[in-house]
Amino acid sequence: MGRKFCVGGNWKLNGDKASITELCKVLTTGPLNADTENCYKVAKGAFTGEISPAMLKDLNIGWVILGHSERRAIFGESDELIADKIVHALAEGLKVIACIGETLQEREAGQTEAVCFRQTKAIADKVKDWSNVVIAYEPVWAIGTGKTATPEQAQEVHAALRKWFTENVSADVSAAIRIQYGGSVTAANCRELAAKPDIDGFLVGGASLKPEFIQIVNARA
Ligand SMILES: O=C(CO)COP(=O)(O)O
Repeated sequence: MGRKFCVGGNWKLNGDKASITELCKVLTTGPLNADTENCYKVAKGAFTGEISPAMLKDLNIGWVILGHSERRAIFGESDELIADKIVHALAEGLKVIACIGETLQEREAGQTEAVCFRQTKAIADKVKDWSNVVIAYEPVWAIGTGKTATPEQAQEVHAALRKWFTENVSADVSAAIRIQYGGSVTAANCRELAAKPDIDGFLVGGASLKPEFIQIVNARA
């Protein structure tokens, strides 16, 4: 398949010095699969997107999560603002995890693909070089709820997104772009999800604050 498995931990607004120090100890002990690209958002007390790329670079942080549904829903970030932030972060040399995903209401109304395509198109209208972009498909109904998408549900959307990239961007980008799944990923369900051909990694919230994050990083090992 040729796409390097990629797992991110999104600590959101959680953790304190003691718990993060302990977690870092566990994570650095590993073992972590060397074939997995692995990033986490480390700034305690920071909401995704509230820090400038220049500040991140100053701290040697190479990745930023943009377009998270919490930013969209709680802070009212529009598709256009998110696309602008992505363009700026890429121009500053950061790698971007760009989040998309439908709400429960949208899924039940049969709008899953339309919503995901609209959110992706807003990004594609402004981004020309996709080599430093990872897409995270995070159905809002699965985030922090314990209701993980089934491997089939996730694969279906990931495959549709890849087809969208083929038709709207290029076959090369479609084949190369990593699409992570996010939403109640745990050590218990990660292997089944990781076995799907279009699931190229995970974006993990709650479980990234626990030692089981190691098993998630190693889901394809
Ligand atoms: O929002 C998420 C990652 O960005 C997912 O959160 P949970 O893994 O806690 O459901």
